[in-house]
Amino acid sequence: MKLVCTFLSLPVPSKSSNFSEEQVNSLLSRSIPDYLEQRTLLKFLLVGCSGSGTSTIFKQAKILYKPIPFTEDERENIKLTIQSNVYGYLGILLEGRDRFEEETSSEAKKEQLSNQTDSTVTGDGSSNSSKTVYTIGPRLKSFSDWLLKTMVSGNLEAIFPAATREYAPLVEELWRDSAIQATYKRRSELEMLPKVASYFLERAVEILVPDYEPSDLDILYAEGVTSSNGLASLDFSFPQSTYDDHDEQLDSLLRYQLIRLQPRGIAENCKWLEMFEDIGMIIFCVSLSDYDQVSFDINGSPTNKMMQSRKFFETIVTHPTFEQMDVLLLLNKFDVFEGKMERVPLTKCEWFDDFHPIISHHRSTSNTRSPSLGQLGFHYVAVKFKRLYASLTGRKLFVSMVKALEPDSVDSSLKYAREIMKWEEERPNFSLSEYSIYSTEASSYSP
Ligand SMILES: Nc1nc2c(ncn2[C@@H]2O[C@H](COP(=O)(O)OP(=O)(O)OP(=O)(O)O)[C@@H](O)[C@H]2O)c(=O)[nH]1
Ligand SMILES: [Mg+2]
Repeated sequence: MKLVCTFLSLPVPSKSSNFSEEQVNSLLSRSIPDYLEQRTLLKFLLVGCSGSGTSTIFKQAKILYKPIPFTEDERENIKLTIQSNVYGYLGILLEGRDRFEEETSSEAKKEQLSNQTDSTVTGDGSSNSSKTVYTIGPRLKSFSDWLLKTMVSGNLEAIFPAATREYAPLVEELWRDSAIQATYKRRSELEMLPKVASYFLERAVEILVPDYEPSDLDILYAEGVTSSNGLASLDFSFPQSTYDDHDEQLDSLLRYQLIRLQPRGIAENCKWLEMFEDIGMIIFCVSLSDYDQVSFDINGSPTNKMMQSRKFFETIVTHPTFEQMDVLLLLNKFDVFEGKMERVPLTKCEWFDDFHPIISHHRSTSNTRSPSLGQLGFHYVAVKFKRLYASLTGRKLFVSMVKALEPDSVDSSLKYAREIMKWEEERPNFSLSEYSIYSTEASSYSP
């Protein structure tokens, strides 16, 4: 093994990728392409606007390709992050409860008042009128006040791990309380509560105990797990499967690096980007479902998030450091996009105002082969980006559809990236006629 590694100038792989002696010999006896000999580490730079899914893809790659995705230490830190997140979600819920209680009781008062002026009151003038479905008992109320105070002071992380030891029983009581359940039912009205909160809140009791151990799925869904300083990197090789052919066996010897860069890290004049001149390929991530979302840009003016992504894409692909580099565009969150397309027209985003799909009315029943609205939308967006890229660089953009929460989807996108990089390295060896076969437009899509 060591011999092969020296030969290929590769780092010695970990025990997990052991080859038998015959395998090594057979690999050595075959001819090894030049491009394999020359390179050591192939680097992908993964970037995208905030919320596009880069950290999910990064975590997914770790789970897919690392025999031990997270060390004990990492898991311990992640556990505290998740617990602190869940306390945060509970806090948002409690804040909502306060608001709903106030609203409901003031409405009730109004109603009572109008009933009284009607002079048809038959009631007993009950003093219970201030109590609503959102009212909690004094014990939970003081816990709630404490939690909200801690959140406001920004000290949520500092209370761990003591909080889980002390408050686990209260959390359970709180979560089972009917007022909290009534609030949870109205969670779509709580703007501060992220979508993923439900996944964790429904298991709050199980998570907020001292001996909770996060599963890989918990880690995948958790916010704030990937390094907060803007840069994270992962060394990996694509695991070998029994079905692999010769090329893929060689591939499992190659080391790749996935570098995830947060946009926050490059805000100032993109000066960081010069550090990445030895990158093999840029993987740019866009959330497809952003087409109807608005967020505030640096100047504080509301901007469509897809337009923000487009602007950031332009900045990256025209940056001098990346001039000759291949770019793979990941159109992520296809699952959310597909659902949303049925409700919200794609034309909501000004860039997509000429999207007028011709759809058969029998689409869902008679002809299952015709593409869904979501698929049509995906292709339309892909072409928009391809044209934009071609107009900026004169080059061809590679596009792949992704659902970052699904391991297989991330696996095939990264393997697609590998294929593109491999092809680009081998291209000089092909004759022109062969080249033309590979450069057809259709080949640049990955399902
Ligand atoms: N349904 C669905 N949710 C996704 C998908 N990809 C990411 N998400 C969720 O979208 C949210 C944002 O994803 P992240 O991976 O944190 O995005 P990011 O690019 O790291 O953004 P920052 O953390 O803000 O830098 C998370 O809650 C993810 O779980 C997807 O394909 N489908
Ligand atoms: Mg993130």
